Amino acid sequence: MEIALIAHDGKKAEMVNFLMKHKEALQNNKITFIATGTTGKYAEQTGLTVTKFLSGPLGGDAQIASRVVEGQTNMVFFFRDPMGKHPHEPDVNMLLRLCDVHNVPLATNPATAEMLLDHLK
Ligand SMILES: O=C(CO)COP(=O)(O)O
Repeated sequence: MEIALIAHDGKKAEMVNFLMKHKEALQNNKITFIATGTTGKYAEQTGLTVTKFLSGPLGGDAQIASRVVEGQTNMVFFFRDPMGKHPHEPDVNMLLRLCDVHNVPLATNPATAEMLLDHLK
């Protein structure tokens, strides 16, 4: 089970809190993590092992979208900042769209991510 972790800057603290809160459930040898570059660095600070791709604005969302399309990523936790503007908005929308195209579970906030995690337990 590969889970992608992505958080916009305004949501990185929420991502770290989420990962810390659920560390026990997430440190499961059946789960591997990938992330966009900066989110991945934060996630590693919680003790998780994470494969990092490029930062979002440099194409990290697109790299993760490609893994969704290829069936390698099974779940996406993408804590979007609905208040922010992002230069790579087209990439963000592409990733969200492709999760729906390929029926890949996508959590855009911690409450939904918790429900998905409960399902994995
Ligand atoms: O911009 C992002 C998602 O669109 C996140 O990228 P970073 O994790 O590199 O900040």
